[in-house]
Amino acid sequence: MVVGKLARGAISLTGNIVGKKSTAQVAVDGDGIHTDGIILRVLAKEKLEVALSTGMAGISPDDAAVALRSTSGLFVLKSGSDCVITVGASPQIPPGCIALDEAQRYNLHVAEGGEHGFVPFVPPEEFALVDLIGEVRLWRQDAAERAQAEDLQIDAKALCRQLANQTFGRVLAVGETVPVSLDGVNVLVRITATNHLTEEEQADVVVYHCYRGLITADTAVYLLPAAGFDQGLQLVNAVTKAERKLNHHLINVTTNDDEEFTVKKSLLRSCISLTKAVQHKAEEMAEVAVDVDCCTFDRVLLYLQADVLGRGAEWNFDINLADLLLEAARRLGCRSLEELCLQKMGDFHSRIREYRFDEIKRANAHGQCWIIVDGMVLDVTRWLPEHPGGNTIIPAQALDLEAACFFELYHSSRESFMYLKHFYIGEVCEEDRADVPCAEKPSEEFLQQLREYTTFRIDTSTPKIQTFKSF
Ligand code: HEM
Repeated sequence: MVVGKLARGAISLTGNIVGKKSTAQVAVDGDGIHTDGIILRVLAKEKLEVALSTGMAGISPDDAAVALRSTSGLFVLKSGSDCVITVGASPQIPPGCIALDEAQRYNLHVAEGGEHGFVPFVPPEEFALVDLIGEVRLWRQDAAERAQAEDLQIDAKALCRQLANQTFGRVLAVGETVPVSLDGVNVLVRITATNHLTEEEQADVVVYHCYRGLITADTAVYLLPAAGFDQGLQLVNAVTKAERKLNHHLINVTTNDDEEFTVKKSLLRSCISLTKAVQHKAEEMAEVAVDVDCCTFDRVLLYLQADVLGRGAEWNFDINLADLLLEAARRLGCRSLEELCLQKMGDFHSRIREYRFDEIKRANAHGQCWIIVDGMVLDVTRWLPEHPGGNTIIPAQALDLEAACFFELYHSSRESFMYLKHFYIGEVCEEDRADVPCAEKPSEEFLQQLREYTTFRIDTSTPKIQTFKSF
Protein backbone atom coordinates (compact mmCIF):
# COMPACT_ATOMS: atom_id res chain seq x y z
CA MET A 1 0.00 0.00 0.00
CA VAL A 2 1.20 3.51 -0.81
CA VAL A 3 0.49 6.15 1.78
CA GLY A 4 0.76 9.81 0.97
CA LYS A 5 -0.33 13.22 2.14
CA LEU A 6 -3.96 14.23 1.58
CA ALA A 7 -4.54 17.29 -0.55
CA ARG A 8 -7.53 19.03 -2.08
CA GLY A 9 -8.88 17.19 -5.10
CA ALA A 10 -6.08 14.69 -4.88
CA ILE A 11 -6.89 11.18 -5.96
CA SER A 12 -4.31 8.80 -7.28
CA LEU A 13 -3.65 5.17 -7.82
CA THR A 14 -0.35 3.99 -6.44
CA GLY A 15 1.24 7.40 -6.73
CA ASN A 16 -0.01 8.53 -10.15
CA ILE A 17 -1.45 12.00 -9.94
CA VAL A 18 -4.88 12.24 -11.51
CA GLY A 19 -6.52 15.47 -12.74
CA LYS A 20 -4.84 18.78 -13.50
CA LYS A 21 -5.73 20.32 -10.18
CA SER A 22 -4.46 17.42 -8.14
CA THR A 23 -1.46 18.31 -6.13
CA ALA A 24 -0.69 15.25 -4.07
CA GLN A 25 -1.40 11.60 -3.72
CA VAL A 26 -3.52 9.45 -1.51
CA ALA A 27 -3.14 5.85 -0.50
CA VAL A 28 -4.92 3.05 -2.31
CA ASP A 29 -4.99 -0.65 -1.60
CA GLY A 30 -4.56 -3.47 -4.13
CA ASP A 31 -8.16 -3.12 -5.37
CA GLY A 32 -7.78 0.57 -6.03
CA ILE A 33 -9.86 1.52 -2.99
CA HIS A 34 -8.75 4.81 -1.54
CA THR A 35 -7.95 4.04 1.99
CA ASP A 36 -6.82 7.57 2.77
CA GLY A 37 -9.61 9.12 0.77
CA ILE A 38 -9.98 12.43 -0.99
CA ILE A 39 -10.25 16.03 0.20
CA LEU A 40 -13.25 17.84 -1.23
CA ARG A 41 -14.70 21.33 -0.79
CA VAL A 42 -18.36 21.35 0.18
CA LEU A 43 -20.83 23.07 -2.17
CA ALA A 44 -24.54 23.60 -1.51
CA LYS A 45 -26.34 21.22 -3.85
CA GLU A 46 -29.52 23.31 -3.85
CA LYS A 47 -27.58 26.23 -5.44
CA LEU A 48 -26.38 24.10 -8.36
CA GLU A 49 -28.36 22.58 -11.20
CA VAL A 50 -27.34 19.01 -10.79
CA ALA A 51 -29.28 16.11 -12.26
CA LEU A 52 -28.81 13.83 -9.27
CA SER A 53 -31.61 12.18 -7.37
CA THR A 54 -32.67 13.41 -3.94
CA GLY A 55 -30.31 12.26 -1.25
CA MET A 56 -27.38 11.65 -3.61
CA ALA A 57 -24.23 13.76 -3.22
CA GLY A 58 -22.40 14.87 -6.36
CA ILE A 59 -18.77 15.06 -7.42
CA SER A 60 -17.18 15.92 -10.78
CA PRO A 61 -16.87 13.17 -13.43
CA ASP A 62 -13.05 13.44 -13.18
CA ASP A 63 -13.08 12.81 -9.47
CA ALA A 64 -15.76 10.15 -9.86
CA ALA A 65 -13.65 8.25 -12.41
CA VAL A 66 -11.18 7.49 -9.67
CA ALA A 67 -13.07 8.00 -6.44
CA LEU A 68 -15.91 5.68 -7.40
CA ARG A 69 -13.66 3.03 -8.89
CA SER A 70 -13.89 -0.25 -7.02
CA THR A 71 -16.20 1.27 -4.45
CA SER A 72 -19.91 0.99 -3.87
CA GLY A 73 -20.32 4.78 -4.26
CA LEU A 74 -20.76 5.09 -0.49
CA PHE A 75 -18.59 7.50 1.46
CA VAL A 76 -18.12 8.65 5.03
CA LEU A 77 -16.09 11.50 6.46
CA LYS A 78 -12.49 10.51 7.02
CA SER A 79 -12.69 12.08 10.47
CA GLY A 80 -15.55 9.66 11.15
CA SER A 81 -19.30 9.94 10.59
CA ASP A 82 -22.21 7.59 11.22
CA CYS A 83 -23.92 9.16 8.22
CA VAL A 84 -23.00 7.39 4.97
CA ILE A 85 -23.56 9.36 1.74
CA THR A 86 -24.20 7.96 -1.70
CA VAL A 87 -22.12 9.75 -4.32
CA GLY A 88 -22.77 10.15 -8.04
CA ALA A 89 -21.07 12.11 -10.85
CA SER A 90 -22.37 15.39 -12.30
CA PRO A 91 -20.61 17.62 -14.89
CA GLN A 92 -21.95 20.73 -13.13
CA ILE A 93 -19.63 20.09 -10.20
CA PRO A 94 -16.02 21.33 -10.49
CA PRO A 95 -13.17 18.92 -9.65
CA GLY A 96 -12.19 18.88 -6.01
CA CYS A 97 -15.72 19.70 -4.81
CA ILE A 98 -18.65 17.78 -3.43
CA ALA A 99 -22.28 18.97 -3.66
CA LEU A 100 -24.23 18.13 -0.51
CA ASP A 101 -27.85 19.01 0.17
CA GLU A 102 -28.85 20.77 3.36
CA ALA A 103 -29.76 17.56 5.15
CA GLN A 104 -26.44 15.93 4.23
CA ARG A 105 -24.47 18.92 5.46
CA TYR A 106 -26.48 18.83 8.66
CA ASN A 107 -26.03 15.08 9.10
CA LEU A 108 -22.29 15.20 8.38
CA HIS A 109 -21.86 18.38 10.50
CA VAL A 110 -20.08 20.18 7.66
CA ALA A 111 -20.65 23.69 6.29
CA GLU A 112 -20.70 25.09 2.78
CA GLY A 113 -17.14 26.03 1.71
CA GLY A 114 -15.46 23.72 4.23
CA GLU A 115 -12.85 21.19 3.10
CA HIS A 116 -13.09 17.63 4.37
CA GLY A 117 -11.55 14.23 3.74
CA PHE A 118 -13.98 11.54 2.45
CA VAL A 119 -13.21 7.82 2.44
CA PRO A 120 -15.09 4.99 0.74
CA PHE A 121 -17.42 3.01 2.94
CA VAL A 122 -17.43 -0.76 2.46
CA PRO A 123 -20.70 -2.20 3.83
CA PRO A 124 -20.38 -5.29 6.02
CA GLU A 125 -22.01 -8.52 4.78
CA GLU A 126 -25.18 -8.44 6.89
CA PHE A 127 -26.10 -4.84 6.38
CA ALA A 128 -29.75 -4.82 5.28
CA LEU A 129 -32.13 -3.28 7.81
CA VAL A 130 -35.06 -5.38 9.03
CA ASP A 131 -36.70 -2.22 10.31
CA LEU A 132 -36.12 1.36 11.31
CA ILE A 133 -37.99 3.76 13.56
CA GLY A 134 -38.15 7.50 12.98
CA GLU A 135 -39.78 10.54 14.54
CA VAL A 136 -41.50 13.15 12.44
CA ARG A 137 -41.64 16.94 12.75
CA LEU A 138 -42.51 19.70 10.33
CA TRP A 139 -39.72 21.13 8.16
CA ARG A 140 -39.02 24.56 9.66
CA GLN A 141 -40.35 26.71 6.75
CA ASP A 142 -43.55 24.70 6.77
CA ALA A 143 -43.70 24.85 10.52
CA ALA A 144 -43.64 28.64 10.42
CA GLU A 145 -46.27 28.84 7.65
CA ARG A 146 -48.53 26.30 9.19
CA ALA A 147 -48.08 27.31 12.79
CA GLN A 148 -51.67 28.52 12.80
CA ALA A 149 -53.07 25.76 10.67
CA GLU A 150 -55.62 23.45 12.23
CA ASP A 151 -56.63 19.94 11.26
CA LEU A 152 -53.56 19.45 9.09
CA GLN A 153 -53.13 15.69 8.94
CA ILE A 154 -50.54 13.50 7.37
CA ASP A 155 -51.03 9.77 6.85
CA ALA A 156 -48.26 7.88 8.65
CA LYS A 157 -48.54 4.83 6.38
CA ALA A 158 -48.17 6.94 3.24
CA LEU A 159 -45.25 8.76 4.85
CA CYS A 160 -43.57 5.44 5.71
CA ARG A 161 -43.94 4.34 2.10
CA GLN A 162 -42.60 7.65 0.82
CA LEU A 163 -39.57 7.46 3.11
CA ALA A 164 -38.91 3.82 2.14
CA ASN A 165 -39.11 4.67 -1.60
CA GLN A 166 -37.00 7.79 -1.27
CA THR A 167 -34.23 6.11 0.69
CA PHE A 168 -34.30 2.73 -1.05
CA GLY A 169 -30.74 1.48 -1.62
CA ARG A 170 -29.28 4.13 0.71
CA VAL A 171 -27.69 3.75 4.11
CA LEU A 172 -29.44 5.41 7.05
CA ALA A 173 -27.95 5.88 10.49
CA VAL A 174 -29.45 6.60 13.91
CA GLY A 175 -29.55 10.34 14.52
CA GLU A 176 -29.67 11.15 10.80
CA THR A 177 -32.41 13.46 9.51
CA VAL A 178 -34.19 12.90 6.21
CA PRO A 179 -36.48 15.52 4.61
CA VAL A 180 -39.63 13.98 3.12
CA SER A 181 -42.43 15.66 1.18
CA LEU A 182 -45.92 14.26 1.03
CA ASP A 183 -48.92 15.96 -0.58
CA GLY A 184 -47.25 19.37 -0.37
CA VAL A 185 -46.32 18.99 3.28
CA ASN A 186 -42.60 18.93 4.09
CA VAL A 187 -41.49 17.02 7.14
CA LEU A 188 -38.22 15.95 8.68
CA VAL A 189 -37.79 12.39 9.82
CA ARG A 190 -35.11 11.77 12.41
CA ILE A 191 -33.98 8.14 12.61
CA THR A 192 -34.18 6.93 16.20
CA ALA A 193 -33.49 3.19 15.84
CA THR A 194 -32.31 0.71 13.21
CA ASN A 195 -32.19 -3.10 13.29
CA HIS A 196 -30.39 -5.73 11.24
CA LEU A 197 -31.97 -8.51 13.27
CA THR A 198 -35.58 -9.37 14.05
CA GLU A 199 -36.65 -9.37 17.69
CA GLU A 200 -36.41 -13.18 17.71
CA GLU A 201 -32.91 -13.14 16.26
CA GLN A 202 -31.87 -10.47 18.74
CA ALA A 203 -32.94 -12.77 21.57
CA ASP A 204 -30.41 -15.36 20.34
CA VAL A 205 -27.34 -13.10 20.32
CA VAL A 206 -25.45 -12.07 23.41
CA VAL A 207 -24.38 -8.61 22.30
CA TYR A 208 -26.37 -6.65 19.76
CA HIS A 209 -25.89 -3.09 18.64
CA CYS A 210 -27.07 -1.58 15.38
CA TYR A 211 -26.81 2.07 14.44
CA ARG A 212 -27.00 2.06 10.65
CA GLY A 213 -27.82 -0.13 7.67
CA LEU A 214 -29.08 -0.46 4.14
CA ILE A 215 -32.70 0.26 3.23
CA THR A 216 -34.09 -2.60 1.13
CA ALA A 217 -37.57 -3.47 -0.15
CA ASP A 218 -38.05 -5.58 2.99
CA THR A 219 -37.15 -2.87 5.51
CA ALA A 220 -40.17 -2.06 7.69
CA VAL A 221 -40.52 1.63 8.52
CA TYR A 222 -42.25 2.90 11.69
CA LEU A 223 -42.87 6.61 12.10
CA LEU A 224 -44.10 8.38 15.20
CA PRO A 225 -44.62 12.06 16.01
CA ALA A 226 -41.55 13.70 17.56
CA ALA A 227 -41.87 14.66 21.20
CA GLY A 228 -43.58 18.06 21.48
CA PHE A 229 -45.06 17.58 18.04
CA ASP A 230 -47.75 20.21 18.25
CA GLN A 231 -47.14 22.32 15.18
CA GLY A 232 -50.67 22.01 13.87
CA LEU A 233 -49.94 18.68 12.21
CA GLN A 234 -51.32 15.30 13.16
CA LEU A 235 -49.78 11.99 12.19
CA VAL A 236 -52.70 9.64 11.63
CA ASN A 237 -52.64 5.81 11.28
CA ALA A 238 -49.24 5.60 12.94
CA VAL A 239 -48.41 2.01 13.88
CA THR A 240 -45.86 1.31 16.57
CA LYS A 241 -43.38 -1.49 16.17
CA ALA A 242 -44.97 -3.36 19.07
CA GLU A 243 -48.39 -3.26 17.34
CA ARG A 244 -46.99 -4.16 13.95
CA LYS A 245 -44.90 -6.93 15.42
CA LEU A 246 -47.99 -8.59 16.81
CA ASN A 247 -49.73 -8.55 13.47
CA HIS A 248 -46.76 -9.09 11.29
CA HIS A 249 -45.24 -12.17 12.80
CA LEU A 250 -48.36 -13.98 13.91
CA ILE A 251 -51.15 -15.82 12.18
CA ASN A 252 -54.46 -17.07 13.48
CA VAL A 253 -55.07 -20.69 12.49
CA THR A 254 -58.52 -22.29 12.88
CA THR A 255 -58.63 -26.09 12.82
CA ASN A 256 -61.53 -28.13 11.38
CA ASP A 257 -62.91 -28.66 14.90
CA ASP A 258 -63.06 -24.86 15.43
CA GLU A 259 -60.07 -24.52 17.73
CA GLU A 260 -57.92 -21.43 17.27
CA PHE A 261 -54.12 -21.30 17.39
CA THR A 262 -52.11 -18.10 17.25
CA VAL A 263 -48.87 -19.18 15.65
CA LYS A 264 -45.63 -17.50 14.61
CA LYS A 265 -45.60 -17.21 10.84
CA SER A 266 -41.99 -18.34 10.75
CA LEU A 267 -43.13 -21.75 12.02
CA LEU A 268 -45.49 -22.25 9.09
CA ARG A 269 -43.05 -21.35 6.30
CA SER A 270 -42.57 -24.98 5.27
CA CYS A 271 -46.36 -25.49 4.88
CA ILE A 272 -46.66 -24.41 1.28
CA SER A 273 -50.48 -24.63 1.25
CA LEU A 274 -50.46 -21.75 3.75
CA THR A 275 -48.08 -19.57 1.75
CA LYS A 276 -50.63 -16.83 1.02
CA ALA A 277 -51.58 -16.46 4.66
CA VAL A 278 -47.92 -16.51 5.75
CA GLN A 279 -47.03 -13.88 3.15
CA HIS A 280 -50.00 -11.70 4.19
CA LYS A 281 -48.57 -8.23 4.89
CA ALA A 282 -51.66 -6.22 5.90
CA GLU A 283 -51.97 -4.62 9.31
CA GLU A 284 -54.63 -6.96 10.66
CA MET A 285 -53.50 -10.40 11.75
CA ALA A 286 -53.57 -13.04 9.00
CA GLU A 287 -56.26 -15.73 9.36
CA VAL A 288 -56.27 -19.20 7.88
CA ALA A 289 -58.48 -22.28 8.27
CA VAL A 290 -56.87 -25.72 8.02
CA ASP A 291 -58.60 -29.03 7.38
CA VAL A 292 -56.79 -30.71 10.26
CA ASP A 293 -58.12 -31.41 13.76
CA CYS A 294 -56.66 -29.52 16.71
CA CYS A 295 -54.80 -32.48 18.29
CA THR A 296 -53.06 -33.35 15.03
CA PHE A 297 -52.30 -29.69 14.31
CA ASP A 298 -50.79 -29.39 17.77
CA ARG A 299 -48.45 -32.28 16.92
CA VAL A 300 -47.63 -30.78 13.53
CA LEU A 301 -46.60 -27.61 15.39
CA LEU A 302 -44.26 -29.65 17.59
CA TYR A 303 -42.68 -31.07 14.44
CA LEU A 304 -42.41 -27.62 12.81
CA GLN A 305 -40.73 -26.26 15.91
CA ALA A 306 -38.17 -29.08 15.81
CA ASP A 307 -37.74 -28.47 12.09
CA VAL A 308 -37.06 -24.74 12.55
CA LEU A 309 -34.42 -25.66 15.12
CA GLY A 310 -32.82 -28.02 12.57
CA ARG A 311 -33.95 -31.16 14.38
CA GLY A 312 -36.90 -32.07 12.13
CA ALA A 313 -35.32 -35.23 10.73
CA GLU A 314 -34.80 -36.65 14.23
CA TRP A 315 -38.29 -35.73 15.43
CA ASN A 316 -39.86 -38.83 16.88
CA PHE A 317 -43.54 -39.62 17.01
CA ASP A 318 -45.85 -42.46 17.84
CA ILE A 319 -46.16 -44.77 14.81
CA ASN A 320 -49.90 -44.98 15.57
CA LEU A 321 -50.14 -41.33 14.59
CA ALA A 322 -48.28 -41.73 11.30
CA ASP A 323 -51.46 -41.94 9.18
CA LEU A 324 -52.98 -38.84 10.75
CA LEU A 325 -49.76 -36.85 10.54
CA LEU A 326 -49.20 -37.90 6.94
CA GLU A 327 -52.69 -36.73 5.99
CA ALA A 328 -52.17 -33.44 7.85
CA ALA A 329 -48.75 -32.94 6.23
CA ARG A 330 -50.34 -33.40 2.80
CA ARG A 331 -53.18 -30.99 3.54
CA LEU A 332 -50.76 -28.37 4.84
CA GLY A 333 -48.29 -28.97 2.03
CA CYS A 334 -45.50 -29.74 4.49
CA ARG A 335 -43.19 -31.87 2.35
CA SER A 336 -40.57 -32.56 5.01
CA LEU A 337 -43.15 -33.92 7.47
CA GLU A 338 -44.75 -35.96 4.68
CA GLU A 339 -41.38 -37.52 3.91
CA LEU A 340 -40.70 -38.19 7.58
CA CYS A 341 -44.06 -39.99 7.93
CA LEU A 342 -43.52 -42.02 4.77
CA GLN A 343 -40.03 -42.95 5.93
CA LYS A 344 -41.31 -44.09 9.29
CA MET A 345 -44.20 -45.99 7.72
CA GLY A 346 -41.82 -47.49 5.16
CA ASP A 347 -39.50 -48.64 7.92
CA PHE A 348 -42.54 -50.14 9.58
CA HIS A 349 -43.78 -51.94 6.47
CA SER A 350 -40.35 -53.15 5.41
CA ARG A 351 -39.81 -54.92 8.72
CA ILE A 352 -43.21 -56.66 8.74
CA ARG A 353 -43.36 -60.31 7.65
CA GLU A 354 -44.46 -63.78 8.74
CA TYR A 355 -42.32 -65.90 11.07
CA ARG A 356 -41.96 -69.62 11.64
CA PHE A 357 -42.40 -70.55 15.31
CA ASP A 358 -38.90 -72.13 15.27
CA GLU A 359 -37.43 -68.81 14.15
CA ILE A 360 -39.08 -67.01 17.08
CA LYS A 361 -37.76 -69.55 19.57
CA ARG A 362 -34.26 -69.30 18.05
CA ALA A 363 -34.32 -65.49 18.38
CA ASN A 364 -35.36 -65.76 22.04
CA ALA A 365 -32.68 -68.37 22.70
CA HIS A 366 -30.17 -65.83 21.35
CA GLY A 367 -31.14 -63.07 23.82
CA GLN A 368 -34.00 -61.46 21.91
CA CYS A 369 -37.38 -60.89 23.53
CA TRP A 370 -40.02 -61.65 20.90
CA ILE A 371 -43.44 -62.25 22.41
CA ILE A 372 -46.56 -63.64 20.73
CA VAL A 373 -49.89 -61.97 21.46
CA ASP A 374 -52.92 -63.27 19.52
CA GLY A 375 -50.52 -64.49 16.83
CA MET A 376 -48.75 -61.09 16.54
CA VAL A 377 -44.97 -61.20 16.90
CA LEU A 378 -43.81 -58.28 19.10
CA ASP A 379 -40.14 -57.47 19.54
CA VAL A 380 -39.83 -55.79 22.96
CA THR A 381 -36.10 -56.52 23.41
CA ARG A 382 -34.85 -52.94 23.59
CA TRP A 383 -37.93 -51.63 25.37
CA LEU A 384 -37.89 -54.18 28.19
CA PRO A 385 -36.11 -51.94 30.74
CA GLU A 386 -38.93 -49.40 30.20
CA HIS A 387 -41.78 -51.88 30.73
CA PRO A 388 -43.95 -50.58 33.61
CA GLY A 389 -44.39 -54.16 34.84
CA GLY A 390 -40.61 -54.63 35.15
CA ASN A 391 -38.00 -56.26 32.92
CA THR A 392 -38.08 -59.73 34.38
CA ILE A 393 -41.69 -60.86 34.17
CA ILE A 394 -41.91 -61.02 30.38
CA PRO A 395 -38.79 -63.15 29.78
CA ALA A 396 -39.72 -65.29 32.80
CA GLN A 397 -43.33 -66.00 31.85
CA ALA A 398 -44.18 -64.99 28.32
CA LEU A 399 -41.59 -66.30 25.85
CA ASP A 400 -42.22 -69.02 23.26
CA LEU A 401 -45.94 -69.23 24.00
CA GLU A 402 -49.17 -67.40 23.24
CA ALA A 403 -49.07 -64.54 25.79
CA ALA A 404 -52.49 -62.96 25.13
CA CYS A 405 -53.85 -64.32 28.43
CA PHE A 406 -51.03 -62.59 30.40
CA PHE A 407 -51.60 -59.46 28.46
CA GLU A 408 -55.25 -59.48 29.47
CA LEU A 409 -54.43 -60.45 33.06
CA TYR A 410 -51.91 -57.73 33.82
CA HIS A 411 -53.14 -54.75 31.83
CA SER A 412 -56.33 -53.35 33.25
CA SER A 413 -56.09 -50.15 31.20
CA ARG A 414 -56.00 -50.13 27.42
CA GLU A 415 -52.91 -47.91 27.42
CA SER A 416 -50.68 -50.87 26.66
CA PHE A 417 -52.52 -51.33 23.31
CA MET A 418 -51.12 -47.99 22.17
CA TYR A 419 -47.57 -49.39 22.18
CA LEU A 420 -48.21 -52.49 20.11
CA LYS A 421 -47.58 -50.96 16.68
CA HIS A 422 -44.10 -49.91 17.82
CA PHE A 423 -43.12 -53.48 18.62
CA TYR A 424 -45.01 -55.26 15.86
CA ILE A 425 -42.66 -57.11 13.51
CA GLY A 426 -45.20 -59.48 11.96
CA GLU A 427 -47.27 -62.61 12.49
CA VAL A 428 -46.72 -66.25 13.34
CA CYS A 429 -47.33 -68.01 10.03
CA GLU A 430 -50.67 -69.73 9.69
CA GLU A 431 -49.30 -73.27 9.51
CA ASP A 432 -47.40 -72.91 12.84
CA ARG A 433 -50.12 -71.27 14.92
CA ALA A 434 -51.43 -74.53 16.33
CA ASP A 435 -47.89 -75.38 17.54
CA VAL A 436 -47.67 -72.29 19.80
CA PRO A 437 -48.42 -73.38 23.39
CA CYS A 438 -51.22 -71.44 25.08
CA ALA A 439 -51.40 -71.31 28.89
CA GLU A 440 -54.97 -70.06 29.00
CA LYS A 441 -57.37 -68.59 26.49
CA PRO A 442 -58.03 -64.81 26.72
CA SER A 443 -61.66 -63.62 26.82
CA GLU A 444 -63.50 -62.92 23.56
CA GLU A 445 -64.12 -59.36 24.75
CA PHE A 446 -60.37 -58.78 25.21
CA LEU A 447 -59.58 -60.23 21.78
CA GLN A 448 -62.22 -58.07 20.15
CA GLN A 449 -60.81 -54.91 21.78
CA LEU A 450 -57.25 -55.92 20.94
CA ARG A 451 -58.16 -56.38 17.28
CA GLU A 452 -59.87 -52.99 17.18
CA TYR A 453 -56.57 -51.42 18.27
CA THR A 454 -54.41 -53.46 15.91
CA THR A 455 -55.86 -52.80 12.48
CA PHE A 456 -52.27 -52.46 11.16
CA ARG A 457 -51.79 -56.25 11.27
CA ILE A 458 -50.99 -58.05 8.02
CA ASP A 459 -53.24 -60.72 6.56
CA THR A 460 -51.81 -64.23 7.00
CA SER A 461 -54.63 -66.13 5.32
CA THR A 462 -52.48 -66.61 2.21
CA PRO A 463 -48.99 -67.96 2.99
CA LYS A 464 -46.18 -65.42 2.44
CA ILE A 465 -43.26 -67.50 3.68
CA GLN A 466 -40.90 -68.09 0.77
CA THR A 467 -40.40 -71.76 0.08
CA PHE A 468 -37.76 -73.11 -2.29
CA LYS A 469 -38.67 -76.11 -4.40
CA SER A 470 -36.00 -78.73 -4.88
CA PHE A 471 -36.06 -80.45 -8.23
C1 HEM B 1 -45.88 -55.49 24.03
C2 HEM B 1 -46.25 -56.00 25.18
C3 HEM B 1 -46.55 -55.24 26.43
C4 HEM B 1 -46.80 -53.94 26.60
C5 HEM B 1 -46.84 -52.88 25.52
C6 HEM B 1 -47.03 -53.72 28.01
C7 HEM B 1 -47.32 -52.48 28.54
C8 HEM B 1 -47.60 -52.31 29.88
C9 HEM B 1 -48.12 -51.09 30.43
C10 HEM B 1 -48.40 -49.80 29.66
C11 HEM B 1 -48.30 -51.28 31.75
C12 HEM B 1 -48.83 -50.23 32.75
C13 HEM B 1 -50.20 -50.60 33.27
C14 HEM B 1 -51.31 -50.74 32.23
O1 HEM B 1 -51.26 -50.09 31.19
O2 HEM B 1 -52.22 -51.50 32.47
C15 HEM B 1 -47.88 -52.61 32.04
C16 HEM B 1 -47.92 -53.16 33.29
C17 HEM B 1 -47.63 -54.49 33.51
N1 HEM B 1 -47.31 -55.45 32.59
FE1 HEM B 1 -47.08 -55.15 30.65
N2 HEM B 1 -46.89 -54.89 28.66
C18 HEM B 1 -46.62 -55.86 27.74
C19 HEM B 1 -46.47 -57.19 27.93
C20 HEM B 1 -46.56 -57.78 29.18
C21 HEM B 1 -46.49 -59.20 29.41
C22 HEM B 1 -46.34 -60.24 28.31
C23 HEM B 1 -46.60 -59.39 30.74
C24 HEM B 1 -46.57 -60.64 31.54
C25 HEM B 1 -46.10 -61.76 31.21
C26 HEM B 1 -46.75 -58.08 31.35
C27 HEM B 1 -46.86 -57.85 32.68
C28 HEM B 1 -47.15 -56.63 33.26
C29 HEM B 1 -47.30 -56.43 34.68
C30 HEM B 1 -47.19 -57.50 35.77
C31 HEM B 1 -47.61 -55.09 34.84
C32 HEM B 1 -47.87 -54.37 36.13
C33 HEM B 1 -49.35 -54.38 36.40
C34 HEM B 1 -49.75 -53.61 37.64
O3 HEM B 1 -48.90 -52.91 38.21
O4 HEM B 1 -50.91 -53.70 37.99
N3 HEM B 1 -46.73 -57.14 30.36
N4 HEM B 1 -47.47 -53.22 30.89
